[in-house]
Amino acid sequence: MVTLSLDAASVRLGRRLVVDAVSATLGAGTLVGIIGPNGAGKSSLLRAMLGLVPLASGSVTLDGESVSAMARGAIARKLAYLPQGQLLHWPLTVERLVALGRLPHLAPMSAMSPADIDAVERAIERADVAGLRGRVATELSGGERARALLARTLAVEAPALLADEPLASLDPGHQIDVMALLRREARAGALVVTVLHDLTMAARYCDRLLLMDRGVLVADGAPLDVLTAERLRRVYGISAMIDPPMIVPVARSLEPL
Ligand SMILES: Nc1ncnc2c1ncn2[C@@H]1O[C@H](COP(=O)(O)OP(=O)(O)OP(=O)(O)O)[C@@H](O)[C@H]1O
Repeated sequence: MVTLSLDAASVRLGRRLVVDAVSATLGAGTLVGIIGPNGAGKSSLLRAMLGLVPLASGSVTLDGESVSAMARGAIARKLAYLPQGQLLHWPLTVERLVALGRLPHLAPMSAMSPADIDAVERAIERADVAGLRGRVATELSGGERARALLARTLAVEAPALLADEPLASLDPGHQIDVMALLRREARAGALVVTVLHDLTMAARYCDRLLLMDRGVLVADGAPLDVLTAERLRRVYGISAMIDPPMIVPVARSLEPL
């Protein structure tokens, strides 16, 4: 069980303030979606939670401990991270790729224990990649690779899972599978934070949405409280059909932003 707290956390990349004084406390057992237009700062916010980018000001704490002061190994055991659109360079089998998820738990040069092997098997099962286990990961389709990488992230069995656009390149069936899986992880007690572009998926599965716009957290709450027609117009510049849980972008808003 973890609690991740951001207190006026800001990130500067080059000359730009890409995360601007964001405060939020994210608790175990919750599926949190981070939404917002391209360039809004979603990935940067996720990376700030992981301690992967230095903060310009403010703080991020994990169970009260500053993430920036924690050793990388300790963070990796508590916060499993699925980065956006990761490329694979080594021709590993899917099974070996998933097993890399156990690295944060292994002492240097040590072999996997039966418990590690069980964790890998559970991850393969949960991400529905058993049929791919013997395939070379560099030869997979984009969607197959995404599921194999999700399995690697699940194999960490961390109390928190942070996923950056896990639905990208998945077919509709696997999109539903992944959202249902993330929700099950949250119901089982994990904190799950995921960057999403699909507003219907966000509304349907998430317990809470953080809406980012130009680095600022402009709304934080239950999906249907966050996803109002007025906010979608102002933040995304769209008019949308809102028929819960369906949020369907219909047109570019004709009104000026
Ligand atoms: N290394 C960098 N130097 C300067 N600016 C950067 C750098 N990396 C990203 N940015 C800018 O930071 C802003 C936030 O980027 P970020 O990737 O967090 O957005 P995002 O909301 O995840 O976008 P997307 O939906 O397109 O993935 C963007 O305007 C981007 O151009």
